[in-house]
Amino acid sequence: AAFRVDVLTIFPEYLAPLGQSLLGKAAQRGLVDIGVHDLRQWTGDVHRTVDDSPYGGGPGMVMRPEPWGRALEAVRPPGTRLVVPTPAGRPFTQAVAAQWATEPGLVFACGRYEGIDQRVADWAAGSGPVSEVSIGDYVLAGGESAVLVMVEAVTRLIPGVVGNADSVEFDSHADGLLEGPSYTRPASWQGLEVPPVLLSGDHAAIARWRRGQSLRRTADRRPDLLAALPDGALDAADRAA
Ligand SMILES: Nc1c(O)cccc1[N+](=O)[O-]
Repeated sequence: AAFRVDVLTIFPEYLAPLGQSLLGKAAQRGLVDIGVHDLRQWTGDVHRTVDDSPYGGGPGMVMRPEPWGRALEAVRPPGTRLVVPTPAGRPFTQAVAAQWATEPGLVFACGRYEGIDQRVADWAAGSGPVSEVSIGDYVLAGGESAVLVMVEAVTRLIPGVVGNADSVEFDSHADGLLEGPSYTRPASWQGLEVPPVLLSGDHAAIARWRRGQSLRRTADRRPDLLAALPDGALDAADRAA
């Protein structure tokens, strides 16, 4: 059955890209079903109010729970994971994406303002898993951009969505390290040459060189990933790199 994605937002037009390109084709091929819903459909007043001042005071506005409760009852299939993008969430990682890709689908709740009344996530946990996740430590205006990121990361792991399965396997982060530099024709450009080993045809040497580049780049740009590698992930050749 198709992987089902539903997104609840007050800016449905922001999520139009979900219908295009890679996802668009997958959706056409029946691999992924995507629904984007305007939260205001479930408001109860003439002004279609979705927010109010925070109890306890403080800056900004908080999204009221009632529209979310009605929207989730209408849209969320029982047992489906509810994903709430929030700067206060657990990190969204490739491992999380891989886990979610094995499930029947996802419902995303895009918060704006200072976030959604906490009772929505607490109440929603009664009818399926709820994941409050962050895609990074920076301030966004709402969860919509994060949903675009997460939907892309998850759906490309669904069999058939990405053409060349290899490209999924050898992406950065697949082996816990960053991918090293890539090159293609011409062999010489602006006086810059492609590393000769890559033109040597010596596949063992090429693999060794690439591994070394990957380790060096990871140590330089993401030492946290190196520290997180399981014991034994680096062999003697790696340490010499
Ligand atoms: N960082 C952030 C935000 O500022 C607002 C909504 C969602 C996120 N996030 O998922 O990382």
